[in-house]
Formats: sequence, C-alpha cells, structure tokens
Amino acid sequence: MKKTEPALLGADRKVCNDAAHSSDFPAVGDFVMAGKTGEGTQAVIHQVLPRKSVFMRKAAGSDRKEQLVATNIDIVFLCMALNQDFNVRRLERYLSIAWDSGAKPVVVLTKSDICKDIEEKLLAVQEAAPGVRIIKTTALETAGIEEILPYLSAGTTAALLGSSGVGKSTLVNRLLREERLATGGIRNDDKGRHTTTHRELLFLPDGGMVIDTPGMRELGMWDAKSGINRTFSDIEELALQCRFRDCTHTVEPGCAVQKALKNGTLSKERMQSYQKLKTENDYMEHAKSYLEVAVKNMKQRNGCQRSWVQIPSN
Ligand SMILES: Nc1nc2c(ncn2[C@@H]2O[C@H](COP(=O)(O)OP(=O)(O)OP(=O)(O)O)[C@@H](O)[C@H]2O)c(=O)[nH]1
Ligand SMILES: [Zn+2]
Repeated sequence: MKKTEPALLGADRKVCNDAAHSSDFPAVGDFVMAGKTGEGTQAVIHQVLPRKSVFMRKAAGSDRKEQLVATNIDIVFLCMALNQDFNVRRLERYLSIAWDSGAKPVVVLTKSDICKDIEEKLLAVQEAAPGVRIIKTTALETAGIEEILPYLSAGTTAALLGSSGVGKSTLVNRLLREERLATGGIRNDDKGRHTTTHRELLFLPDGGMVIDTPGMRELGMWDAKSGINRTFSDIEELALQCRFRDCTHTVEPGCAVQKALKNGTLSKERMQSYQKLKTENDYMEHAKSYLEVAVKNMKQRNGCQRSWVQIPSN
C-alpha cells in the first residue's frame, strides 16, 4: 500500500471474538498484523500487537462507558496556556490520566508572550507536577520548540492534551515545519466547536509521530488510580507517616497530612484536588466492574460485530 493512501482496515473474526472489552479492538496508534484484501486500500487486521500505553476516557454523554482514544503513545505533552486557561487543578487531573496510561508526561506552558507573572505560575506548576519536565513556549520564538524536539526522535509517538485554543495546532505546525493544521481554536460561539475534529497520525520531518485526535485533547478520567498516586506522590509519602495505616487524614491524631496542611507545606487546594480525583476514581472503578459484566452479556446475546478503524497516513 502506498504511504499516501489512507487505508481502511477491518478486524477479522478472531480479533473480534478474542475481544473481552471494547478497548480490545484496534485503535489509533495500534501496531497490527494485517493483510491486504484484493486491489483497493482495504485490509484485514489479524492481530493487535501488545500495547505499551493506553489512553482511555469516559465516553461522552455516559458515566458508565469507557472509550479507547489512542494507544502506544510514548510522550504526552500536557498543554496549558499562560492566560485564563491556566488551571493547576486541571493539570493534576490530566497528569493523573497521563501517568496511568504508561506514557511519559511533559508539561508545555504555551503563550508565554502574554503572561506577566510567569515565575509565580511556574512555581504553582512545579508543586502540581513534582518530577515532571516543564517547558515554556511561545509561537513567537524558537525557544521552547527546541526543548520539545529532542522528545520526538524517530519512532517516538507523542500526543498533545489540553483545552481548546491553548495553541496545540500551532505547536504541531511548528513541529511539522509547515502550516498543515488549521489554527484559531478559540471558541467564538457557545457550541463548544473545536478546530480539530478528526483523527490524525502525523509524521514529523525527523521521524517522530504526533497523534492529534479531538478525543485525545480533552480526556475525562477513566480509572486512573495509579496515575493519581503518582501525581500526588508528595501526599502519598506523607500518608505513610500517619500514625494509623487507614488514616482518612481528617480527624485522626498523628496525621502527617493534617500536619502538613497546618504548617503550609501542603496547600489546601492540592489536598482537595487529590480527594476529589480519588472519589471520582472510586466511582469509575465501580462502573468498570459493572461494564465488564454488561459487555459479556452483550457479546453472548449479539455475537460479535466487525469493527472498522481508519488508519491515517501521509
Ligand atoms: N499570543 C499567543 N497566541 C498564540 C500562541 N500560540 C497560539 N496562539 C493563538 O491561539 C489561538 C488558538 O491556537 P490553536 O493552535 O488553534 O489552538 P488549539 O489548542 O489547537 O485549539 P483546538 O484545535 O480548538 O483544540 C490561535 O489564534 C493562535 O494564533 C502563542 O504562543 N502566543
Ligand atoms: Zn493521615
């Protein structure tokens, strides 16, 4: 198949039958064993190779459904603009999802040209993302892009995560060294329209790849327990010093978390964010077991259906 032809791939019956979850079907980013069917650009997937990272999200409009967004991402650039978009609590959420997926997160702070209190914001990000690389960028300078490029060596797949209008497409165009993606994503209506509306896997001039899908850009959390623990490693470490192992960090004597809150080494907002994500996640875990049963029942009732995925190329 020529690289310029977009291929339409379908999964064979074995792939369908072996799938215990909807997430076992092929998705954007998957490496697959596939065979051509006749002349055109159609091919059949015989096997999905093991995934090194998986991005799941809560399906839009449902709180009990997972959706596989993309796989095999090595690096996820968590993009946040240094303007009204700036929100470290949201960053903690995205970071939890990123760590949980198996990809390496890197924080990219965009639009530094319009920020007046960069140092203050940097400190807030450092507190929210301990141990994570933070890169400042502006579309007006090459600084920043030069720090991002080394992460995108040949064979590496990256994805960008962040709200609409923070400058993700602008960044991708700069990485592509051409204006391929439409930019100008700041919403000017109340319908939540986004510039990026379709799924894409873009090949960069130096051999790296960027997955740019609208689903990847705004992820709802779907069971990210280990990611939450990693994002809030400071709180998890404090909890180890509490007198009681099952400390709820509320009223117990000898609570190291309460002590840190009192002496100001841990901020109230960060603690609340941690508790909120944990609660949300517990609910998801519950929904997940419910879903496993539902999928099993559905498969028994309906048999297996073919699933089609569009594998883009350039
Ligand atoms: N001041 C300033 N504006 C920028 C910068 N980067 C991007 N912009 C502008 O911000 C707007 C949104 O940029 P996009 O790249 O389309 O944003 P996006 O994140 O891809 O948006 P969606 O596709 O909706 O998710 C455009 O008008 C850009 O020109 C920057 O570094 N500084
Ligand atoms: Zn405690």
